[in-house]
Amino acid sequence: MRVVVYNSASEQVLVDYNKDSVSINLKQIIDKIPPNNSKLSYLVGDYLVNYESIEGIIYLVITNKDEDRHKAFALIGKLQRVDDLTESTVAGLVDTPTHQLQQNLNQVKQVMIDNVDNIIARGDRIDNLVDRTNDMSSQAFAFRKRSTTLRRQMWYKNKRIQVLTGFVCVVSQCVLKVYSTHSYSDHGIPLHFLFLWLVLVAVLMLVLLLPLLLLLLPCTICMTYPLTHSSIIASLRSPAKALLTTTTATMNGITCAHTLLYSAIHSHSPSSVNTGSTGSTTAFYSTKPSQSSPTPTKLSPLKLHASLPSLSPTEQGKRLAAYAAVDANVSLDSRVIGIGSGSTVPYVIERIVQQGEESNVQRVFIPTGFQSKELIVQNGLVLGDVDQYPTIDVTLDGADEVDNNLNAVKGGGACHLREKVLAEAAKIFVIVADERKNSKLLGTTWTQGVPIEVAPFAYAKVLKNVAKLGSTNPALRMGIKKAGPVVTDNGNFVIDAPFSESYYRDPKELLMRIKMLTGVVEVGLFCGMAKAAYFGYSNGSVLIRSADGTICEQSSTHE
Ligand SMILES: O=C(CO)[C@H](O)[C@H](O)COP(=O)(O)O
Repeated sequence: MRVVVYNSASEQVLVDYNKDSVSINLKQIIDKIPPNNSKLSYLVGDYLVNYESIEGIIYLVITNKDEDRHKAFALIGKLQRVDDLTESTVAGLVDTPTHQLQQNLNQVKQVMIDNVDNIIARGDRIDNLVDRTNDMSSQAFAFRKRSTTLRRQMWYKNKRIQVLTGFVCVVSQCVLKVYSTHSYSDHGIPLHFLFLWLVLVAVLMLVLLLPLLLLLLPCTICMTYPLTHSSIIASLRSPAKALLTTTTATMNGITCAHTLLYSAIHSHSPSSVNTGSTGSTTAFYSTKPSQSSPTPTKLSPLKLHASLPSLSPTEQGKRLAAYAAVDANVSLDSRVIGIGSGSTVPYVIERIVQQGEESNVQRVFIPTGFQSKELIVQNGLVLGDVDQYPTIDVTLDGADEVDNNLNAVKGGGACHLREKVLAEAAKIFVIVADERKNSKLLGTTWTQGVPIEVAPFAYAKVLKNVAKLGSTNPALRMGIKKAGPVVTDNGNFVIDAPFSESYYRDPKELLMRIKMLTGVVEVGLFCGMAKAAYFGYSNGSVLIRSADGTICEQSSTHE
């Protein structure tokens, strides 16, 4: 608030209190005030100018535009009653204890209003939370109820089958015992009663086993068409197992029948699998599911040039895997070939080059990074890129670890973004690796974690979020012989996120959860992508695990 007292006769400012608080052109205001007695309030910008002109003396009280004008005129009234007007007397009038008290009260009032607003807003949020919690708890309750009902139904179903089967067994055994230990005439039980009973048993068994028999149908189809073994097993396992569990507790004969059926489901049904685009079709036998020890089918030996330099056992394994994979999957028809990254891939190129210039002159090779690009160029092969060739005939790549279901961890060389693009673009994607990479479960031998390519500015956030997902000690991958982090061929950073065993039991779920994190560019989990994985062993053999569940073994000979 600025207070001015002006003598228009002598054109003198008598008092200008609190001058700096209001910046306004005083002269312009005074010039506009008429010479006669007057009283008015008007707005000048953000200020409210209140004045009263009495007998040539002008009293001006300039306040913020929101201030009450009555207060200003009350002050002007007080000013008129003071004989000796100076800045200090004006100050005394303006800052009276009541005035200060009023100001303090206004402040307290404002703080209280703000607090009440905050409490109301917080109350809203708490209400929302309470609503959401209520929703969740009612959903959980409904879910629990549904699962209890389902469990009960399953239990009754199982019990019914068990009781029925048990009853049939007991009566059958009694009947058989009676007929085997006593002669027909002793008991006088007519023979057709035994016959009727046996028919009844047969019907009951048929009813019990019908679902199982129906499930056998896909197996028959499997013998005609090369369906994936694992998918059939998956569809059969649970119902077959349920029926088996209930009936095993009964009599030997029935158990035997079930065992026969069980082995029929899982048994070696001959199927035909194309081992590569060479067109050569090898007769395979589907092996049992991975938990039982499979007996691999033997393939004809891999032929190596006698002049090849001898290598360390691991390098020998890499070479064998690469050679076997190329022989089976890279044919004359393979015109666009994806080349992966890592230390196994040079052997892939080596074998491709051995196929001869006539074959390679017609081909284009797509690299997954700097290393593979160099390899392609150095070997005089034609270089292409995936944007020119979005469909690739076959991509061959290494891996850091591969599980029984051909899920792989990749990205040890930080190339997994391009590697995944090329794997996905390929009609056939095969993995080549030495024996160390062959694992039952991911995370067993490759313990440094899932490689995650991230946008550099988001790395700290992703680190926090993968830890929240359950990763133990995720870390930014640092360069060796370079200060700072590893930078990928795409200009990104890499995080290595280790997870405990349970996460690797469902790598696809893990992949999806990591991929959903903002800032993640690509995840080094390749799930359900490979058609086959070739593992080279130091003993000179190659183990070939195919996506359809077949396992083959190939030895090697030097020509
Ligand atoms: O994923 C990779 C690079 O990102 C490699 O294929 C993987 O690291 C395997 O390398 P190597 O053949 O040297 O064991």
